[in-house]
Amino acid sequence: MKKISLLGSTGSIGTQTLDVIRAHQNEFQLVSLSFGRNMELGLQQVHEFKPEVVSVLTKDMADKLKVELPANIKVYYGEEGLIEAAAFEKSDMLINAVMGSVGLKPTLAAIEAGKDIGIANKETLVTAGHIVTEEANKYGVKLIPVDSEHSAIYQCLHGDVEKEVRRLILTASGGSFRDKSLAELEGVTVKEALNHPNWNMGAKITIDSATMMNKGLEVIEARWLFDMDYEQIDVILHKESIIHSMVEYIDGSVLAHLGTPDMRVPIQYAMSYPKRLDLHGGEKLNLWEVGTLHFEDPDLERFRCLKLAFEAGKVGGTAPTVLNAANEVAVDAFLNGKIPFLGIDHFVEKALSSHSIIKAPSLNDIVMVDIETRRKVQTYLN
Ligand SMILES: NC(=O)C1=CN([C@@H]2O[C@H](COP(=O)(O)OP(=O)(O)OC[C@H]3O[C@@H](n4cnc5c(N)ncnc54)[C@H](OP(=O)(O)O)[C@@H]3O)[C@@H](O)[C@H]2O)C=CC1
Ligand SMILES: CC(=O)[C@@H](O)[C@H](O)COP(=O)(O)O
Ligand SMILES: [Mn+2]
Repeated sequence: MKKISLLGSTGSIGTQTLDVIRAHQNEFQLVSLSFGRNMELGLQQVHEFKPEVVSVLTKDMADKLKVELPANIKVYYGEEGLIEAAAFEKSDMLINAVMGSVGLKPTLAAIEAGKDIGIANKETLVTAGHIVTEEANKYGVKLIPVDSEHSAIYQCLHGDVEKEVRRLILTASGGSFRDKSLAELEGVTVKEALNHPNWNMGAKITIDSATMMNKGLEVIEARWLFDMDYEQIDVILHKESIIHSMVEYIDGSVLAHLGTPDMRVPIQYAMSYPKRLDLHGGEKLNLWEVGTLHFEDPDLERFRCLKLAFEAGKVGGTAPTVLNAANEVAVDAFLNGKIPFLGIDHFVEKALSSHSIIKAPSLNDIVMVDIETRRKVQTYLN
């Protein structure tokens, strides 16, 4: 029985992780969880799964929970709470499904406590990929991707990766505005942006998908997860989201992972690895019905966030930290009606161009740059 800690239990990945645990009660047991503000759902989850540790966003929420829950359930809050839930001594594996770079310190705490990590929280790898991967190597823990593209690559990689892999090809749906020109993006609404054609996901990643910053973050995520140079990572538009990504080998062979768009597949695989389990209620891929798959080169002037992410990744140091923090603030501002859709890449670019790069940043440098960037973008917004 694998004991699981889960950060972000009330979110899109979090709830699907619980679906997997519910469907495989002989394989997995939830021992700790954290959520943010969604008390109603969070409390329901605690009653159903009976974890020993629970963490919430604020002290007020924690105080309320302590009254409601039996005394044997430990309740924490804030960043310390995330760390307690992530590194809980009884767990074997952390599924990090929290949104944003707030996931960094809990991930490091779990690694130091010897837990394998199923990582959905890509912002952590973008902001501090060199530190997370170095720590995972040092403590001998597995960093298993949950992001669908990276799970696909993980499943297609074998042999002598350093010598035999030519490149990774990440597929991108193009998001909710994939068929619109740059000019047509003027005045698009939040509701339109949240209407992803293939995936039902949390709000932030759905907007990232529409700007294609999501693919940019995924390029940086792939660089760290698979230790590849940026020259070895390509992005291809594939509007059906049936091929989840590909690996090209030096003999020209291309291995791809295909399936219907269902995040329970990569979540479950990260948890059961190296075994595969039945996916209860999973839809079978019927290529005869799909008929045709489409592929296209992304236009980097149209998808400016993807270009900014490639550039920040190649510059390295604290550039990806700035890219990520500025994007988190700008997306939140768009979601709250404070800036237009096209303001997102504008503010990210502005933050990047005014930043003095720190070349090999420590954890402390990253935390400081993350805070400074958020503050700076807030002042632009004001
Ligand atoms: N959704 C998807 O299909 C995919 C998601 N990912 C990645 O997985 C991560 C999660 O995405 P998704 O599930 O869509 O996001 P959601 O917004 O649906 O869920 C986020 C979760 O994190 C919690 N949370 C948010 N902020 C904080 C905070 N400051 N402290 C503690 N908890 C917090 C939320 O709590 P609450 O709601 O209670 O406030 C919620 O449980 C992201 O990094 C995303 O990029 C990657 C691939 C696919
Ligand atoms: C499901 C998943 O992994 C998302 O990151 C998804 O890839 C978003 O789709 P696009 O970014 O390709 O639109
Ligand atoms: Mn993805």
